[in-house]
Parts: sequence; C-alpha cells; structure tokens
Amino acid sequence: MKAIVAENLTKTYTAGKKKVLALNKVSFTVEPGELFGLIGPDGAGKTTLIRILVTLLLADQGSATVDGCDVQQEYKKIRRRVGYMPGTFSLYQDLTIQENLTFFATVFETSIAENYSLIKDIYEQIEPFKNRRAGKLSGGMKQKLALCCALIHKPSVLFLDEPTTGVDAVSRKEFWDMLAQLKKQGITTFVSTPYMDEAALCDRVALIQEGSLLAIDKPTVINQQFGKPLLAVASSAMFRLLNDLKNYDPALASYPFGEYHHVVMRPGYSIARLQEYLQGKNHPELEIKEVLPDIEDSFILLMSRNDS
Ligand SMILES: Nc1ncnc2c1ncn2[C@@H]1O[C@H](COP(=O)(O)OP(=O)(O)OP(=O)(O)O)[C@@H](O)[C@H]1O
Repeated sequence: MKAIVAENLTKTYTAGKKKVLALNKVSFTVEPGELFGLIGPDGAGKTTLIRILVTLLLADQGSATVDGCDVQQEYKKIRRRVGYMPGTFSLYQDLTIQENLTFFATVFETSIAENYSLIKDIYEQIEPFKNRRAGKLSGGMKQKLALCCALIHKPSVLFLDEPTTGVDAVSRKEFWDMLAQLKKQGITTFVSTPYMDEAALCDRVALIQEGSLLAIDKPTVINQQFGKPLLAVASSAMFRLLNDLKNYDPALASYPFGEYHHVVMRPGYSIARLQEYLQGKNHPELEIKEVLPDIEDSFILLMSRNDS
C-alpha cells in the first residue's frame, strides 16, 4: 500500500472576482518510509496541497488517500494517523515546552512516555528548557518542539510545511539530520520547502510551480534529465555580462547563480567562441567553466518549458 496517493487534485480559490488556480491536476504517489520533498517557490501551491492531504481543506476535483484512507470519506482516521507541522508556529505560546507536549499527547490519547523513543533525540535537546514558555523559545527550539508535538502520537505519515523557512543555516542542517533519523525509524515524511538545495536530502522530490507538478523523481535523476550543456560564467562586470549572455545566440538561457551566471548552451557550442565574444564586449577577469546542473538549474529549465 502507498503512503500517499494523489490523483488529479485541483483547487481554485476565489478572492472577489479573481480566481487563483492553486493546484492544477496534481498526481503523485509516496512510498511508505520515503522522505518526499515538495519543492517550489512562494505561492506555488505547497500549503494548499498539504492542507488537502491532512484533511483541513477539500479539493474541488480529484482524490487522495493517506495511509490507505480517503481524505474525504475517512478524514477522521487520517487525522488520528498523521502528524502535521504547519508553516506558521502553531503551539501554545503561554504553555511551557512540557505542557505543550503533554497537551498534544493527551489529545491523541497517548502519553509522552509511550512514544518517547521516537522523539528522544530531538526532545533531549530542548529538555533543559522544559519549563520555559513556548513563546520565549528561539526559532530553532520552537521548531524542535513543534516537531516533537507532531510526532508524539507516532504518526504513520508526517507532513511538514516549510519547516526550515526563516531558520538559520545551522538549525536548517540540524533539522534535516533529524528527518534522516526519523526515516531510519520508518516514518514516511512529506516535507515542503522553497529551498532548492534541500532537494538533494530527499529520496524523491516533486517540483511545483503555479499549481502544476513539473517533475517527480529522485533529485539525481531529475538532474541527469537536464540534457543540455551548462556553463558558469563570471567577470568583474556581472550585470553587463548577464545582458551580453542573453544576447548571445548559442545561449538558450542565462540567469544569475550565486557568484556566477549559469548559461544553458545549445548543442555544438564552443567555450572558445564564447570567450572571444565576451572579450569583444570588453569583459575583464573573465572566467568560463563547464558545470553540472543541480535542482535549481533543472527547475529553471522546466519552468521555462512550462511557460512556453
Ligand atoms: N484562502 C485563499 N484565498 C485566495 N487565494 C489563496 C488562498 N490561499 C492561497 N491562495 C493563493 O493560492 C496560491 C497557492 O498558495 P499556497 O499557500 O498553497 O502556496 P505555497 O506554495 O504554500 O506558498 P507560500 O509559501 O507563500 O504559502 C497562491 O497564489 C496564493 O496566493
């Protein structure tokens, strides 16, 4: 049995006269025990999809099951079985760490002791502050507490909506380490993120843009399917360089990428010819090198295909 099955999920919001197609025929499956990432920019439809799967929102069309239960017919069963960490901090600010955890355990008719082994590694990091109110915790600690609360009833599927948005780099790494540990304990995790670099930490990912899935696969496979030569180019005049690259016919696409511009080339390109062209445009300290695509490159290419 699949942990999650989504078939043609479609959701439109109406705000006044405006209609927003938040999800457009979204279909995918997640295997039990998988760490599955939903990757996409702000407004792509990530929260909408998660809210449908955790039964807080009804789709207009399509169907879905979570842990074998239908999101519409069997929503009560799903609510008992899933763990959900929403994007915004959802705990009781006036309750202490321990009180929040006890509250969530009680709601699910369990106790902290019963499933302690599942949260032990995470909880131990915040236990010294267990009498501190949740509202007074740092961002990283709030996030750990929220994860403990989402896990306390030993969910079969854990849904995390942008758990690392706005979190510092160290806490972000720690959080993904925790997800890797949970995977070892057999928990299926469905996690959304706008950070492309987190894709590599998932077993499989779905790339989402404007409500449509652009690709679903292992991150390495998505990158292998890029199928075009890619260059990283830099000079001491980066803004002008981008314009010159955009006007260079053998370049299919050019976009800023960290300290470089990435340039997707047409087949049969030549670095020497590009170098000559850019030197003719008077670019000092020119650097050109071949690079391998990562998920961000794949996303940009897939988005441009989706637009055209
Ligand atoms: N209640 C609502 N009414 C009208 N439009 C909405 C509503 N909720 C979401 N939307 C719109 O639907 C689209 C998808 O939103 P959603 O929150 O699912 O995206 P997201 O990928 O989670 O992005 P974010 O990280 O910004 O929350 C966006 O264009 C958003 O503005």
